[in-house]
Amino acid sequence: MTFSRTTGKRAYFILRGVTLPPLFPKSPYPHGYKHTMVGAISVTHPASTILSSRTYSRKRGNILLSGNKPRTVSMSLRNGNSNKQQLERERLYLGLDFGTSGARFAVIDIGGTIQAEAKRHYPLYSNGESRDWVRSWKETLFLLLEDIPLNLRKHIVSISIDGTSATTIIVDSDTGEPLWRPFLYNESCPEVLPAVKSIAPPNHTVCSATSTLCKLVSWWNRGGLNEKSALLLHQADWLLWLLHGKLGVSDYNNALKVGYDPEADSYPSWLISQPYSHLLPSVVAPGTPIACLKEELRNKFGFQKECVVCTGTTDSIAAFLAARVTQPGKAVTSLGSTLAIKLLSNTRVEDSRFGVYSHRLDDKWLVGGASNTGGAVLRQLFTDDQLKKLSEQINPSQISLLDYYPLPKAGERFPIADPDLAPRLLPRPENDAEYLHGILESIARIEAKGYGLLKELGATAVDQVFTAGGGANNEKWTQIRERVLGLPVSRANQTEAAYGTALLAIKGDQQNIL
Ligand SMILES: Nc1ncnc2c1ncn2[C@@H]1O[C@H](COP(=O)(O)OP(=O)(O)O)[C@@H](O)[C@H]1O
Ligand SMILES: O=C(CO)[C@H](O)[C@H](O)COP(=O)(O)O
Repeated sequence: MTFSRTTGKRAYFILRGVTLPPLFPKSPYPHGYKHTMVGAISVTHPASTILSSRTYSRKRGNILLSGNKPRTVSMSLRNGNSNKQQLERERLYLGLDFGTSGARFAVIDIGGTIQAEAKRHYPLYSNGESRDWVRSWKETLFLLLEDIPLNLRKHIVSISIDGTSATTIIVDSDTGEPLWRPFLYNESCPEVLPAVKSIAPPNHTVCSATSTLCKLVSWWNRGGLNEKSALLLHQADWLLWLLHGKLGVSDYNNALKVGYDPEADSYPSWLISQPYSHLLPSVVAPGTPIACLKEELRNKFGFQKECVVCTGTTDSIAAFLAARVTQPGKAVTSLGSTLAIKLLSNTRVEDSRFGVYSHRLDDKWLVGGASNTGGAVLRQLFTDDQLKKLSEQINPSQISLLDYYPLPKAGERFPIADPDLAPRLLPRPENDAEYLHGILESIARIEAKGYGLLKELGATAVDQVFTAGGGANNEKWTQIRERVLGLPVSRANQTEAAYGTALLAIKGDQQNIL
C-alpha cells in the first residue's frame, strides 16, 4: 500500500507476515514464530534524505560527496507498532556490506526483523592516475554509521562487515596505513602465477591469477623498504580495524585465497616457509568478537559501551547467509556486479583450473566460484530503468538463439579460469529487448555451466537455487534461469549481503567472549 504525504514525499507501508525460522538455537522465539512486520516506511526525496517516522524525525540536507554531485541515500525504517519502549529493550545488530558498486548497512533485531537499512555509492576520489579506493571505503563506512538513526545506534550491541573477496590491502604493521594501492577482487597478477604454482599443491585455490596470494607475491616482488613492517589485510579486515583498532586479524573466508586452510584451521607449511609469511594476518572464524568499538567512535556516534566488533566474511558468503539456506544441495547465486555461486555441500571441492573452491561454513562446505559476468556488464549497456522496461518485453519461455559470453572486460575467473578471455557481445540485434534477452540467457548458461561443473567435481548435486543481489529483482531473468538450469529458482527472502553480515553480528554477540 503506498500513499503520498502532504510533504510530497512518497512513503511505502510494507505489510507482510513472514515466518522466521529461529536464527540461532538461543533465539528467544519458538520455531515458526509468526512475525508480522506491520510497517516500514521508506521515504526518499530526490535530492536529500528526510527521515520521518513516529519515533523520530530529522532532516538531512543534500548529501554531497566528491564532485559536489548530490547523491541520494535510500533508507528504509521499521516503524509500525514497534514503540520506543520495545526498541529500548531490544538488542540490535549491525551488518555492513562493502560490495562492488556500493556499500549498505542493515540493522536487525534478534528475531531478524530489519529496523533500518540504507546504501551508498562509493564517492569518486582519485589518487594520481588511479582511484583512491581506500579513501572512498573509509568515508563510506563513517557516512553509513552517520546514516543509522541515532535512537537505534545506542541499542546496537554487535557489528560485522563483509567485503569483496580477495580485495587486498598491504598496510604498515604499526600504523595500519596502506603502503600501496589496494588490489581489487578481480585484479589479475598473471606474472607471478608460475611462482605461486611452484610452491602450492596442484590446482590449489591460490593457483589463480586473481588470488590474494598472487597479489601478495606481486607486491613482494616489487621490493621496497617496508617489507619488514608490512601486513596483509583484506578489505573487510581493514574496515573492521578502523572500528576495533586491533590490527592483523582476518576470518577464514577472507583468508582462503591467500592460502589459509579452513579444514586444518592453519596456514599450510608450504606457505609459512615463504619469506613473506610474516605479512599474513591471524585468522579466526567469521563472526568472532575481536574487541569493543573504539571509545572515540562510541562517543562520536552514540553507540553503547558494550558494542563489540566481530570478524566478517566475503560479500557472496554474506548473501548466502542472508538466504538462510541450511540444507546441502541448496544454493545461492549472487547476481550482483558479478555472478558468484555458492552451493552447500557435504564434500569439499577445489580445482583452480576452473576457478572452483570451497569456503568453510561451520561443519559443511560452500562450494562455488565467482564469474566476472553479471550486473557489471549489464550496467555498461543499460541503466537499471532500461533493464526493468526491456525485461518486461521478454518472453522468458522463448529460447534466445543469441550466444554471448558477457564480460565487462577481458578476464574470467569461473567456470573458465582465463585472465585473457575476451567478452563476446556481438552480433547486436536492432531490438534492445532481444539483445538483453540474449545476454540474460547467456549469463544463465554460464551459471548452469558452473553448477554442472561443481557436480562433475564431486560436490553435492544442486536441487534448488535462491537468488541474491540486484539481479534477484528481475522476475523474467529468474524464469529464464529456471528454464536453463532445469531447477526451481526463487528470490531469497533476504537478498542483501548486509543482512547476512548482521546475522554474523548476532553470532558474535552470542559468544560472550569479550
Ligand atoms: N532489473 C534488473 N535486472 C538485472 N540486473 C539488474 C537489475 N537491476 C539491477 N541489476 C544489476 O544489479 C547490479 C547491482 O546489484 P548489487 O547486488 O547491488 O551489486 P554489487 O553489490 O555487486 O555492487 C548492477 O550491476 C545492475 O546491473
Ligand atoms: O565477485 C566478487 C565480488 O563481488 C567476489 O569474488 C565474490 O565475493 C566471490 O568470492 P568468494 O566466493 O570468495 O566470496
